[in-house]
Amino acid sequence: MQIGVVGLGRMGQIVVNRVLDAGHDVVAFDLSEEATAAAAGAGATPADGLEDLADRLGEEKRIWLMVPAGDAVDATLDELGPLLDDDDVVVDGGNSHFEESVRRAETVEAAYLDCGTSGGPAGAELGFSLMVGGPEWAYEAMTPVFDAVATGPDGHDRMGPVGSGHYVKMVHNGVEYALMQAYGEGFDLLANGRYDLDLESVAKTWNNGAVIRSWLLELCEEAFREEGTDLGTVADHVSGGSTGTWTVQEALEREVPVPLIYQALAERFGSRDDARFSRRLANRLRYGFGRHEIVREE
Ligand SMILES: NC(=O)C1=CN([C@@H]2O[C@H](COP(=O)(O)OP(=O)(O)OC[C@H]3O[C@@H](n4cnc5c(N)ncnc54)[C@H](O)[C@@H]3O)[C@@H](O)[C@H]2O)C=CC1
Ligand SMILES: O=C(CO)[C@H](O)[C@H](O)COP(=O)(O)O
Repeated sequence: MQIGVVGLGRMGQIVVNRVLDAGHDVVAFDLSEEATAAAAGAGATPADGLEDLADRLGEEKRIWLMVPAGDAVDATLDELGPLLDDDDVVVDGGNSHFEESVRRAETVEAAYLDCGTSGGPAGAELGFSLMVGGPEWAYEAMTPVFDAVATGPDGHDRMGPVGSGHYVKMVHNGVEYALMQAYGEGFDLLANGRYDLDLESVAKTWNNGAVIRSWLLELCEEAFREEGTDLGTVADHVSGGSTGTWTVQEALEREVPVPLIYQALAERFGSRDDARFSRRLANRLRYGFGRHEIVREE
């Protein structure tokens, strides 16, 4: 089978390598010539643009987009869409908003599969978990590629109609936020608790048979090993947040309580402010109602 891959960064390059390793052919394109050259070095056929990529794919084109979510997906589809017809299949493997995927599916003639991708760069060896939405025939047509990119046949499934793949990935990310927050709080208490603990050792012990063992906990173990029990110079700042925001927005709209996910998102936002206004005001108000001492900045 032959596929085109557009977007050859951290994740796209893994898609290319795993598809090539499974014995398929890849035509690859990235705006970065360096990234396209790296894919060519791995055995893909480089394309010098989207038109060239489409030409090289012939009939029944199968194209995997792994560009950043948002404008880059629309820009790619604006150029690629008119070159495709209803025998063709486009997979968006990025973290697009599910409603954007529904809109895009309506604007391209090709079958559109929205594919939530989980596993991060570690998926290079293990393969990814793929949550796919869209027409059944297109999912079946792409199955050999999904088998290669995922951990295997059990590492991907069709969630439902278009939109459902990115919807499931959005909720997955919300869960990811809450799990990170739970581990963070537990280790915070251990780091500031009654015993002088080696947190790498705690994480290692938990990872070996404990109820709360997980890949995120293995990453905690790695973090304490590489940064030290006090996390060294790692700053009190958490970036990102779009997928968690979408999860909370959806939960509000559906009136489903997700307090843990919301709390984790709020902690992220709060981490970006050096001096939180609400806490400074609380400091001042305690003086107002109780004449408690105001703590002032030096
Ligand atoms: N990094 C991660 O752990 C995960 C990332 N994702 C999603 O996968 C997608 C890609 O992520 P990464 O590979 O991490 O990003 P990246 O920033 O490493 O790579 C993106 C690549 O797309 C290229 N690109 C940008 N606009 C383009 C365009 N119009 N045409 C062709 N190439 C273009 C860039 O030059 C770059 O090489 C994003 O939607 C991200 O949210 C999903 C799961 C995990
Ligand atoms: O999807 C992912 C993991 O599952 C990606 O790592 C994504 O970039 C996380 O982004 P954010 O932390 O901003 O939600």
